Amino acid sequence: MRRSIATVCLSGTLEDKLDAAAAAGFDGVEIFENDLIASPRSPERIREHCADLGLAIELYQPFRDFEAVGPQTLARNLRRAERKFDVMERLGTATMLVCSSVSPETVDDDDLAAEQLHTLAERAGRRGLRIAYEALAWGRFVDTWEHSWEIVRRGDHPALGLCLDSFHILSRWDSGTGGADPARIAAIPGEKLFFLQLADAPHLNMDVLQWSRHHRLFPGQGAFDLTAFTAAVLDAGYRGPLSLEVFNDVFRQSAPDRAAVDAMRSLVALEESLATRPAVTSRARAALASPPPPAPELAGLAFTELAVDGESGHQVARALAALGFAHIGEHRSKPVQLWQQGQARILLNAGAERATAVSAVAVESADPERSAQRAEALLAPRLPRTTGPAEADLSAVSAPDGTAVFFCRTGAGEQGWLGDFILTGTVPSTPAGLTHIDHVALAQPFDHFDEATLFYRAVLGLDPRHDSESAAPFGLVRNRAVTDPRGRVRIALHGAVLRRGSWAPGVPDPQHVALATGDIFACARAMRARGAPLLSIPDNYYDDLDARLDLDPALLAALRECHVLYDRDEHGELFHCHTEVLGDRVFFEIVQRHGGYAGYGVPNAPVRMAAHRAARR
Ligand SMILES: O=C(O)c1ccc(O)c(O)c1
Ligand SMILES: [Mg+2]
Repeated sequence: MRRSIATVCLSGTLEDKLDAAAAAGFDGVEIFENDLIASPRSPERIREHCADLGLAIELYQPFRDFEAVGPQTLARNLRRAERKFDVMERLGTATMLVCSSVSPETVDDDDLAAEQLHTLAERAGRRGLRIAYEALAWGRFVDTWEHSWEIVRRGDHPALGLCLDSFHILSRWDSGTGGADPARIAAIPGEKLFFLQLADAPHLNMDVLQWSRHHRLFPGQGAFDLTAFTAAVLDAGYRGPLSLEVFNDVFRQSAPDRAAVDAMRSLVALEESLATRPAVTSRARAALASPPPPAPELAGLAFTELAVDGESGHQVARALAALGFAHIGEHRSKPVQLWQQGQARILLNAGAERATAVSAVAVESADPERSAQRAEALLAPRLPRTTGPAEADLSAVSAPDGTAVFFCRTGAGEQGWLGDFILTGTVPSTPAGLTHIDHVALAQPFDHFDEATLFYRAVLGLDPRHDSESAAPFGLVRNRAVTDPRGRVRIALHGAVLRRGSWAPGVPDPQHVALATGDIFACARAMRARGAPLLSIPDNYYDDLDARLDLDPALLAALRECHVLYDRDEHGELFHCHTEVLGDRVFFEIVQRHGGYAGYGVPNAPVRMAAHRAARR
């Protein structure tokens, strides 16, 4: 199916938006009226420019407050519409979106609305144009798709049809106020579905107009079931473009080329979920592009790479030694050290361009080449081999936060990327008890958080979960983890909710590597004896634990002695402690999970952040 994007999704002038949409591979655009009005180019020039870029102009929008009005207003509205039809002819676009009226002049009379829309469609039809009527969720009288369909049905004109917008429909389904279900959408005659607008959104308990105008997201970034919705529209027989219409304050400020790629990735992923959904009819499926290769199963994290400079390199190396890691290898041609304990492997790269904390994560894939092909099909930029820590046949792509994501073969061991290292030591037989990497925590710029979620979800096939916000010492922090179904690859994303205030300590958000153990107290004692820079946690924290959770006094004493933090939920318990921040922005966490605890100890994060701040002062 054709893929389209509304210009309102993107930042910049109309010209910036068109260029970005074309570069990301869209087939068409919805031109938002305000973008056209502000453009110095004539409609004819815009039409030419779109043709040069290979973009169809799928829709002109919005035309507001037309229907169910008195005769004088109707005359004025028809005149206004004819002038807009002129613009549409000059643009070479055939469909105009008319959204349900919010005007106080509108009356509650479906027959009048239908009759007036019939008149409008008659005028449009004479000029080869057509009208797509859309129910805004906050329309004055028409605020459901069923109501708009009833009016279109009564209006009964071949040039009059429906525009379905997933936001207006799903914002009502999901809040339980709409009586609609996908089967009823699938029953609309396909030829009456003139246009389909797609937007996702997070669940928010707020006024629907504000929700729509500020918080829409691209499909797969929010909480709506767009697959079920779109499947129903396809089952009805709709074969027009899949068009994104996302009003979002952050996207409107983001670089348009990057936002357009994010948008395209969301459509490719949505089409994939449709193509692989048994309920979608084979006729509808045939209209979809062939999906990317499926995400191979992931077996774990093969390694995490930290970029270090001279000074932080020594500091991190000393800390790793004190945590019980052994420096077991040197890269054959690059200034990269391999450290290992149990199955936890950390590379220290002193030659990386970016002196950030976590510069790369490597996932063990059942089929690394397929993982890489999938990543490319989902518009992930492929990294040249030379930028990576390993030279073996490793493919890597760049995540939106700049982290390199490597794909390694499960269990390839020495024949794989390890072959790039000259082994100079052996993994010690009595390490501090760390077994593997539990998770990697990556700081996200606040304006790329949703893009990053979609990236990890679509490219790696990870599921987003554990959404939360914490009131942290330096401002609100947003948390979301992405994990594979078996919990072997866990990436914890976190980031400030707003751009950081200028007062906040002048360090970037730290990132960290969390290491798993089966006995955190033995671990913490052994590490402290070896001089590990473990973080001190204030007594107040343990007094509060005691008050809240009534823990066994011996356990509480051990937590306090070892500076271990504690959390529990209905599934199990988490014990965790941390090193101080090493260099600019990296630290290690030691975690022990009990029972089915699958979270990240987020309630303790503000205490940990304050402790890090205290340790730096
Ligand atoms: O917020 C609005 O006004 C608006 C305009 C046009 C649309 O298609 C829409 O879904 C919302
Ligand atoms: Mg809309």
